[in-house]
Amino acid sequence: MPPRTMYEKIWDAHAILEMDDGTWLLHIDRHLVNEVTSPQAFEGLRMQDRTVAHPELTIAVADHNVPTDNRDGPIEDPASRLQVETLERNVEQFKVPYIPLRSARQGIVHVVGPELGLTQPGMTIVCGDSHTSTHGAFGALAFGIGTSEVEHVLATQTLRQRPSKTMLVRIDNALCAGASAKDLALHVIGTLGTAGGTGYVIEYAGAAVEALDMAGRMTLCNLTIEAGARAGMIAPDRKTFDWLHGRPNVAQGEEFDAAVERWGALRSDASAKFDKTVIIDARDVAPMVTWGTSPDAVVPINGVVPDPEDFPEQQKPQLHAMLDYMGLAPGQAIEGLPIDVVFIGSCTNGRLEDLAAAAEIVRGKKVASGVRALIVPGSGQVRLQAEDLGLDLVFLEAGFEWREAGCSMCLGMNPDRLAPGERCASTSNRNFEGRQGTGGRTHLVSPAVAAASALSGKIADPRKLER
Ligand SMILES: CC(C)[C@H](C(=O)O)[C@@H](O)C(=O)O
Ligand code: SF4
Repeated sequence: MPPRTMYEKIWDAHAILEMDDGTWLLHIDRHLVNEVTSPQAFEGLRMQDRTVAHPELTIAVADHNVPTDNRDGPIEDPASRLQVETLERNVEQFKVPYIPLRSARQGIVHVVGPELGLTQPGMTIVCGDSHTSTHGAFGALAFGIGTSEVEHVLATQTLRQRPSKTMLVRIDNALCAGASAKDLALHVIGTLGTAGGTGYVIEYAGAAVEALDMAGRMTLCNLTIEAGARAGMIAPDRKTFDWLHGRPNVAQGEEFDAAVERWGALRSDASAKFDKTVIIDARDVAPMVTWGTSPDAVVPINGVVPDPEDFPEQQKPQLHAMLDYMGLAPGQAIEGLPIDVVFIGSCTNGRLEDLAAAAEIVRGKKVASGVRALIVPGSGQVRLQAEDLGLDLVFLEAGFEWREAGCSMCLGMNPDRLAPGERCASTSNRNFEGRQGTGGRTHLVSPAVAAASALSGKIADPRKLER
């Protein structure tokens, strides 16, 4: 067998047959279902009188449309209520395992899947959601699919796919103090551009990636999609195995040892060929802040808003439009920009480690007056774990809101939204126009920068805060 990349190994283990048009039929090990992209898929099954082929490999949870402040009554917004109730009806009819809204396990599907041990090395994992790339942090091939594909997977547990090209992003050396996985991810996107990964599955490797904890690896893989790539993945290692050990749905005892043996063999062979290799020096990564309406419009926190006039002619109109929307001028400093809202959460940065990083900065301090600051745990489990550590009190005493789990202000599909013109330091992954509410202005940052900004009322560098 010629040397293979991890992607090729997982692909080979799941490829069932090649179709006439050069696509392949892939077996899918895990199908995650949310309320947004599944209604028509279930409807399609119903119309053709089909069933879900493997409910036991499927799990559903509502995350985008759920309110995160009050879960007592029915969901107030009629459109959101309909989405969630439709999912509940569908999972009941099609016998798909479901995590109910009021379960302590409910949360963003990309936080819940790994937590429950449903995400494991070597698996193919799909979900009707682009940030499915998150699960690649475990050495899985995980990617987002469209609604018609959701229907196909529900009906057959297979998916038609074209093989991707492979890209190795090797990140050498160590991140500096104050720079996190989020900053690294934004730096990678800034380097590749939002289309730089198109057609590729990215494997991240190198000393800086190995040094990341699992939460950081998930953050990095989560943002891969913002560089246009199909998926991001990281070879599983001791950290991965230890993280999975003892979780529900993960093999135990001798079976676990056998799984570890198999998982260890997934890493790319030393002489495997990638279609493209990009080398990044982790020492170049500072805390990063986006200034525009695309995740690659990003600069280090001590940088300035670029001048569209310095760019090629064809890019100028778009860059001017970005600055106009964001209410920024060329040459303006990013640090010190006044903000109205801080959002800490999402499938990018809503895990316990993210909340802990923010709490470390917030402890004993107060949110600046006039700033609305939200902490939204990525899952009910994260919320409970944080409460066990007393982090909820750290945030509440500082003046943050402490919420239930969900996508929340990552996107305006629930009551947590920006008002027009409001500026937000957000730990989420997209800064598109209107993403957090019509007319809202999003700056993507790490949990540490978001926390420091909440205290300062301005985009602030956590390294400069008084301790
Ligand atoms: C609503 C959903 C389909 C969408 C996605 O695919 O990513 C959302 O999660 C997002 O982050 O924009
Ligand atoms: S938290 Fe944001 S990025 Fe993640 S699934 Fe929800 S809406 Fe999409």
